[in-house]
Amino acid sequence: MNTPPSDVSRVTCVGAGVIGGGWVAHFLARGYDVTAWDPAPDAPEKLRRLVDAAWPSLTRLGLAEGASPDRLRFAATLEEACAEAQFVQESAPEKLELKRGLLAELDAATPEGVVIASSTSGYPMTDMQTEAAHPERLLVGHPFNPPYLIPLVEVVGGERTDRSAVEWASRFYEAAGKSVITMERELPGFIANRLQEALWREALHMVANGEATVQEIDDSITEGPGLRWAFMGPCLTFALAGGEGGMGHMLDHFGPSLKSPWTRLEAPELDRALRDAMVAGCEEAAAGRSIADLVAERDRGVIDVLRATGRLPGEASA
Ligand SMILES: NC(=O)C1=CN([C@@H]2O[C@H](COP(=O)(O)OP(=O)(O)OC[C@H]3O[C@@H](n4cnc5c(N)ncnc54)[C@H](O)[C@@H]3O)[C@@H](O)[C@H]2O)C=CC1
Ligand SMILES: C[N+](C)(C)CC(=O)CC(=O)[O-]
Repeated sequence: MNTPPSDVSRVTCVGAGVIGGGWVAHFLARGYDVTAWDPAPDAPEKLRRLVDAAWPSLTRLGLAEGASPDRLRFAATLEEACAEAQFVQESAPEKLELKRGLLAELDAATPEGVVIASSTSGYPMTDMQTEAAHPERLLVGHPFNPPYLIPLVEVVGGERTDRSAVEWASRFYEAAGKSVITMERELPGFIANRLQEALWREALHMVANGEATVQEIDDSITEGPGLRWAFMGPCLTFALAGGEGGMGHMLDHFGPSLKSPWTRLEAPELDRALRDAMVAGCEEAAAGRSIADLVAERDRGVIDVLRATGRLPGEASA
């Protein structure tokens, strides 16, 4: 790749809607010069409004030196937007054929050696890079809404993507203040969306069958597991369900109920290999912290989240 990841100063964002606009706000707040392009006639005004609305939050979070909304330029054409880009983030509609054609256009308009990342929510890059002349620099950089507040970006290449481009993109996103998961294998929906979609499909089933209301579904998360998930993922959280016995005891105790018809998703066979992999994975994630350490960390975190969201009895939100 041409420019070392930490030396990038100019970013191009193509597609400036909900997510593309969020990317623009993020890169501006991190002190980059941002060139945007979007075919919608009202895109420049909508983008300015989005950036202006986000700026107070970004200021509260802390702006990079020299960060300014004034460093946003809206290009007249896609070609103009890409001509001097050091990195391109595509955020056009989630339509496979549109992305195929657009990524080929971006490839043709962007200097060789410059990485082009798609914000796609789930399409494998292998399926999108089919028409590009230089597919080796095309990859997925999947963000979470809004990209200027939610740090995660999932990075994964397609079959024709160079590993060096994936490594470059991961280092660039880290330099740009993102929290990066670099996936070793393509997986439709990547990691977090596969988990979100499992929950989302179950929610739709319950509403469709009159088993729960939208409010009950949302309350079940915000008043329950969601409090923990802000700082402890589902695996370590469930390891604590095993008490001092950790994930091993949790699986031994609750494993048989895994096959209970509590979900419309097919459960995997909880064989010895899977059990051992979960136990080992949780021990690695615990990174030397005991169950007692993790319980104390969880409890501190739940109290902080309750306080931050004004739900600690007797305390207003911060
Ligand atoms: N909305 C979300 O929560 C998230 C969306 N994404 C992904 O980001 C991408 C964009 O989604 P949204 O921002 O939600 O959609 P959106 O509909 O808000 O924005 C899409 C933008 O693309 C523009 N556009 C249409 N045709 C175009 C073309 N040929 N070239 C360039 N721009 C074009 C539209 O004018 C619009 O401004 C999708 O791939 C989506 O899966 C990823 C993570 C979260
Ligand atoms: C609803 N969605 C699939 C577009 C969501 C994402 O892709 C990530 C997010 O922001 O949750």
